[in-house]
Amino acid sequence: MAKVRVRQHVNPLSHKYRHPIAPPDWNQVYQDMTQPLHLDIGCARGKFLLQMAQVEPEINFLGIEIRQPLVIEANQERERLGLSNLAFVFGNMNVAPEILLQSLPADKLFWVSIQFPDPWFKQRHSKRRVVQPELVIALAKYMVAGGWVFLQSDVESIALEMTERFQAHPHFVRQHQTPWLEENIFPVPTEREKSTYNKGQPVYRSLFRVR
Ligand SMILES: C[S@@+](CC[C@H](N)C(=O)[O-])C[C@H]1O[C@@H](n2cnc3c(N)ncnc32)[C@H](O)[C@@H]1O
Repeated sequence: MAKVRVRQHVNPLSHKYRHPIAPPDWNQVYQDMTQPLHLDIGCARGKFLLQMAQVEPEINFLGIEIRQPLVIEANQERERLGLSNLAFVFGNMNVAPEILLQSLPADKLFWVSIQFPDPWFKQRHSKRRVVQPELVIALAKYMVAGGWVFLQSDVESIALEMTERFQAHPHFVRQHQTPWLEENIFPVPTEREKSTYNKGQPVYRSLFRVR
């Protein structure tokens, strides 16, 4: 399939993206709504989830991505592969995330991954970063006790900020004493993770359990 050319970044604070995510009818999306759910925030072309959905067919997967052409492409690939445990939805996870989260099959949200989010290095752009305190609060409300949050980045300051924001919430318990988790907990690396390793650069990871 021809690769869609898209902008590398979009500004999540721009007017165009200031709408809550429109949840689809989940009954039309997932074949088995009773399966536990893994939400991947900022899934880009969805390569990670397209593989995970095949490796773990007893889990439902949901990718959220703000760049719409990538979502269209990922959903075409999902259809081509006939995966009924996977969905990609366009939208900005920082606008009223509870609208999407409360629409999900109840008590099923076991995993949330946020992997290599856009760093938006400048301090004046820090509000564009995806892990905002409001998102952490919304996830705490809708995630299942015993669930997992997995974070990774190639930028240590961003990994630290994400980690501190989850750690500040009493629902999330960090699972390691070392500053960073050595290994990815999932059997599939993301595109960004692979390119970071190929460049010989470190990856900073954190893992939280939901209380
Ligand atoms: C650097 S890419 C990493 C993609 C993938 N997770 C990986 O590890 O290869 C970060 C992705 O997050 C998306 N993103 C950034 N802010 C977002 C937001 N507020 N809501 C949804 N997606 C967002 C970007 O468009 C981009 O595709």
